[in-house]
Amino acid sequence: MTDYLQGMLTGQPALPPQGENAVLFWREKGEGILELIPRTPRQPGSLIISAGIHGNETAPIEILNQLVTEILGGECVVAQRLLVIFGNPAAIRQGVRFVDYDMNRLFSGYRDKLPPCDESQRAAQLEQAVSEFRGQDPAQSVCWHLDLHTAIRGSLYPKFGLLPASPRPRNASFIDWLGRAGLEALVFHQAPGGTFSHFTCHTLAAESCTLELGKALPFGCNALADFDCARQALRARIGGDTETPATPDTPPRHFRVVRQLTRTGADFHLHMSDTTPNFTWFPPGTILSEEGGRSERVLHPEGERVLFPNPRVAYGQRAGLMLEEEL
Ligand SMILES: O=C(O)CCC(=O)N[C@@H](CCC(=O)O)C(=O)O
Ligand SMILES: [Zn+2]
Repeated sequence: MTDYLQGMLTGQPALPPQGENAVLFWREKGEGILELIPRTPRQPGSLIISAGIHGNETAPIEILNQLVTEILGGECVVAQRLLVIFGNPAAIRQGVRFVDYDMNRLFSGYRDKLPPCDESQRAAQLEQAVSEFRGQDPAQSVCWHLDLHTAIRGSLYPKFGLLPASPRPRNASFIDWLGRAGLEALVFHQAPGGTFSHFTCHTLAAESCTLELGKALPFGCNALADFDCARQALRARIGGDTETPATPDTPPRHFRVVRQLTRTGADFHLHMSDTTPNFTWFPPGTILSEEGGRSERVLHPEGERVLFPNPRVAYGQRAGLMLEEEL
């Protein structure tokens, strides 16, 4: 049984850098970057699945590793070209979100203004790997990128997805699949950002989503059964859309990002507690944050919901997103 993750954690690779079996060819394009190409693709297109862009978000890393084991053991069919990425091996080994800088802020040129660090080099390597992978699809047919994460705090909708701002219309079958994967809410960005999913959406014209599958916990502490629906949906997508979970009775709620709270300095104060769950609603006029004598208040007449509130981010970084519901 191949345990690719264990090989990465121990530095004793579980696989030769390239090889083949009766049904597929595999090639390691860099540490934690594994290309799996079926001998006879059952469907056109390319699929990129990443996890561990944040090294302490362990459940998605374990799920992706299980899928790799099943694929290499012949228990999971690969129907289309597949690229599996364990995003930040150094941070995964240390069990931290990042080593020097949050890598999910460093794609699409957002790293250019910062001093180089391991994460900026890794982001460049991942950009190159996904671009090559996409470029090698002879038909340039549909490409999906599913970037698997878990959130720092609890959420009123524990499983949700964030879709980058896109110049293309929403893709109904992609949105349908996200609901079948168990996501209870979808958040639509309105502005570009330095995330991996934004890069693949814009540069590769992929259907991309950052999937938040629960709460971030250390290795060994995840109740992997909580992730069964997402795991089953991923397995089905890899296998050519057979046995995809059913459409949920309640479709995911749709939210749009209306504004970002940004911490610019030391006296930033967020008017929320460390236990305020994601998607908490605030009525119009509520003071959300204060800094340098200026306050940010809820502006929308129907109120706003907060996502990823975090007063401890680096200066200049996102300290929260404010959402309104699309009704
Ligand atoms: O829980 C948190 O505060 C952060 C969870 C997380 O890592 N979320 C992603 C979202 C990326 C996106 O907006 O698509 C991130 O912050 O990078
Ligand atoms: Zn994350």
